[in-house]
Amino acid sequence: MIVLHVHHSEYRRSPLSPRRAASPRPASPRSARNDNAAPRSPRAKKPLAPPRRPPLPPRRKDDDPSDASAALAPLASPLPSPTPSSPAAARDAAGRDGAAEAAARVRVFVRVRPPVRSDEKAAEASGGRSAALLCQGAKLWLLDQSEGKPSSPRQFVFDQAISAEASQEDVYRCACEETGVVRGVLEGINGCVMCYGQTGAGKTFTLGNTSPPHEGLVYRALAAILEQSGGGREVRLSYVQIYNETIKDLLRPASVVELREEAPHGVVLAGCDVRQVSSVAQCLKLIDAANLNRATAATAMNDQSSRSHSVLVLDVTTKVGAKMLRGKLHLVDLAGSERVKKSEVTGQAFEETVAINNSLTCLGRCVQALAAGPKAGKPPFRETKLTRLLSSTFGGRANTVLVVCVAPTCSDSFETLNSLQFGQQAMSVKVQAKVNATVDMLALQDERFAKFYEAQRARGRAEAEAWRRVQPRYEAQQARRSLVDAEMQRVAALKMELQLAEESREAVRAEESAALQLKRQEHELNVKGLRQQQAAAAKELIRLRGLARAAGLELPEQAHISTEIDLLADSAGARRRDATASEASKFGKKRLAGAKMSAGQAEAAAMQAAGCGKSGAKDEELAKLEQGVEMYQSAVEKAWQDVQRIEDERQQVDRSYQVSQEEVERLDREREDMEATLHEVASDLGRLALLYRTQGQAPHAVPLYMTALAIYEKTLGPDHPEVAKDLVNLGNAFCDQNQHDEAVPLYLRALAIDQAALGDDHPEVAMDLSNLGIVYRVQGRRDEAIALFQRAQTIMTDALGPDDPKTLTVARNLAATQVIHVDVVESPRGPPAALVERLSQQKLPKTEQELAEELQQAQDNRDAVLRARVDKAVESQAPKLKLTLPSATSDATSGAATPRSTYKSTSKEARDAVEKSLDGGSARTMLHKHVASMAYFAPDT
Ligand SMILES: Nc1ncnc2c1ncn2[C@@H]1O[C@H](COP(=O)(O)OP(=O)(O)OP(=O)(O)O)[C@@H](O)[C@H]1O
Repeated sequence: MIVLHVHHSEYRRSPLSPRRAASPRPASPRSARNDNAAPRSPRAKKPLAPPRRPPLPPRRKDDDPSDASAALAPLASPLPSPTPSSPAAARDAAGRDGAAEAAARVRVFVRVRPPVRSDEKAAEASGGRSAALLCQGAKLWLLDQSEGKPSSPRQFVFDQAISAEASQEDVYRCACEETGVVRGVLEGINGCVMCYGQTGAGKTFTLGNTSPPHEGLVYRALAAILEQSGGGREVRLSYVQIYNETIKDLLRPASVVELREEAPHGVVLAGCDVRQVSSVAQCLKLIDAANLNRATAATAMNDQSSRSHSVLVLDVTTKVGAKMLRGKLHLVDLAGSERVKKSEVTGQAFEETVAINNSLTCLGRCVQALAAGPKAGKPPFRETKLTRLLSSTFGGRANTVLVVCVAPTCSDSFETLNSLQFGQQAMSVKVQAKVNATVDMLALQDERFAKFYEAQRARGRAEAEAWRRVQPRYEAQQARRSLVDAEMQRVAALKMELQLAEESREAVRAEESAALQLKRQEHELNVKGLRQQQAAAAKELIRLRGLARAAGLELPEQAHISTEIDLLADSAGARRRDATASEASKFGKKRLAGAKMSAGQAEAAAMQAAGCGKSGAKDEELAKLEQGVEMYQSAVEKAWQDVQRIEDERQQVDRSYQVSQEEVERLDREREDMEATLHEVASDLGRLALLYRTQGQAPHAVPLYMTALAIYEKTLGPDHPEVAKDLVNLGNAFCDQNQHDEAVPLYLRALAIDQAALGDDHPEVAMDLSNLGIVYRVQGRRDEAIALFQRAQTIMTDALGPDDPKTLTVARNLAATQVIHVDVVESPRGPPAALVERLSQQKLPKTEQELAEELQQAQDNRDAVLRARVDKAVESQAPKLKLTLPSATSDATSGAATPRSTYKSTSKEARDAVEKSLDGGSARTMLHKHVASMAYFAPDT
């Protein structure tokens, strides 16, 4: 029952009172208030007779002597020592039950009420005698002195025996906190806290008192629940009384309240008012108002005795994610049991008392039946409203706590004994506390989505973090890759450029040689014509001189002309043998015609001079003849000049032919140089590809081999043995990936090339046959493979001898193919049988270290070659640039720097010139960069 205890001013509680308003209640009931002290009631100030020291409890055989001595200890003091209400003490006491068992049964606490004013009357009535109640941990001894002589003490063991000195907070801590009954409600487990005891034993005080600082269990439970309410928690309150077997709603008395079975909570109150609450103050207000509707009366034993059983229900719904936890806490203040005679009630009160006793008796029978187990039959829960309502808390799914309140008075020892026995029986009642949870599917979906989203976010963050760490490396690699791609493109462009240059060079060369040929022919014809003309002119001159001499005319001799003419005559005579009339050029004919004309004129003049001689005009004729000779002579000189000019032209043509020939040679050298660099690239690609293959990354090797193949085909032609080697390597890379179908045409082509280039019986051809045989064997073409191996073995034996390792390898392949049947490899990801086979042919597979060393060696060689070229270029440029290079001997003797380093130390002009001559953008540099980058990308060894 929850009432205001107005007879103790300290207990007065009025939430609306000015005192309360002035000093608000502390937020937590577990504040630092020292309420261990007994309440200071006016009567309490009066010194109470100390309880007499009870006699020693009888020592039973199974009693621990130390335990008994512990029980004796407090007896030394006039007042019983405060009962330690620590959980440790409770565990000690309940040791026989064990924690697990305690958790699965009704938890029972006994609270001894301190003496109050009304006890004095009772003490007087009983001649000052009082019952001795001694609490020690879980044990309680009752010494009944009601009959005037001390009876033997009776011992009871509960979860905790709470002495009169214990505070309300102590009671709450051990009955509600340590049992977890309140916490359980928040977790969806039903709970019940019930106060049982005779009238005036302190049930209402223990449960329903609200006066500070002695707030009872209801107040503290409300505070504990509502303090933790908030997001996702709802608390609803209902409050009823059972009076004369009628259930009355105290919040709305007009309601018709019924008891109804409702899963999973069992029997519930249906039809009563339910109020949603959010604060303790709100609850207290409701409870105060409801208590006005309660049935109370003053009896001889209690000024304000509860004449009904009150049940306060807190329905707590807690949302945890998608789960909806619903726990109900029943706070039950039972009406006090009493003897009719003792309470001196009559009339309606008598009926009330009978009804109360009836329901409590029924509750006792139910507890008895439950304690005895299934054999005792079904507990008679349905007989009274009280037992029906409590059926789900006793032996149901709830945590149940029973607080048995006893009065310390001797006159009440009979009731005290009854109450203790009831509590003792209740200790055996089992409970099965279970969580009442429902799942909100939509909320569950949301929750899962949220979890998934969180997980995704975490993953996303981890990925972003990982990306952040690898990004620089990735980007650097990308940059290098693009660099390599660019280099590759440049190589391709360079090849194209080279091809175009070659084509145009060929075209220019053909054109030039055709033009030169034409000029030469023309020139020869001209020369021929001129020589004929000269010869004819010389002959004519001789003839004319003869005529002149015959005519007695002396013509002056011109030495150089005659010499030249003689020479020309000789030459003409020499050439005449070869010359034909058809070869004479128009130019020659024209000149000859001119000369003839001059000769004709001269002849006419001579003839005329001869005729004139006869006639006597000798001088005149002679002058004419001389004039004719001069004319002829000038014609001869002119012809000579033409010969000279044409000779010059011929020499010029020869010189330009020479220049173009040099240009052709230079281009050839450059082409060879470029081809050499390309071969180095191809060779490096091959090494890198091999490195990839030995590391099991054959797919990376394929494009490298292909590039190398393209280089070899372009530079050496498609039928070169080097191309065949690369084809075999490419085929091997395909075999490493079990792509044998790809390898076959490559091996066949390599075989054809080697056969054409080296002959059918060359060991290289045998190796090609063997390779092909291995692939055929893997493809299941066993007979063809055997034939190939046999042929290869024959070639090897003839060429290298039967004991050569290569011959033996081929022989082993043949033998293995003849003996072992190899399944056709279907799966493209199957074991690299061909690779294993191929590697088994080698003496020992090269280690990565060896390959790396080889690669390093190749790079060093290439660097040395490049250095040598640079040095050569420096040396060739040095004279032009007026550089002083140390001689080889001085280098050797003085240990001076190499020409390359000397070049480095020369002036900037010289360096720039040399760099220019090396041409930073030239093909060689690009290829060098390319090779360097390829080497850089080679996997770490
Ligand atoms: N621990 C206590 N300390 C001080 N006073 C107490 C204590 N327990 C009970 N009392 C006082 O004893 C008197 C009777 O207590 P209470 O009304 O709580 O008894 P009850 O068992 O509820 O009786 P009823 O069954 O008749 O209602 C009250 O005046 C109450 O203030």
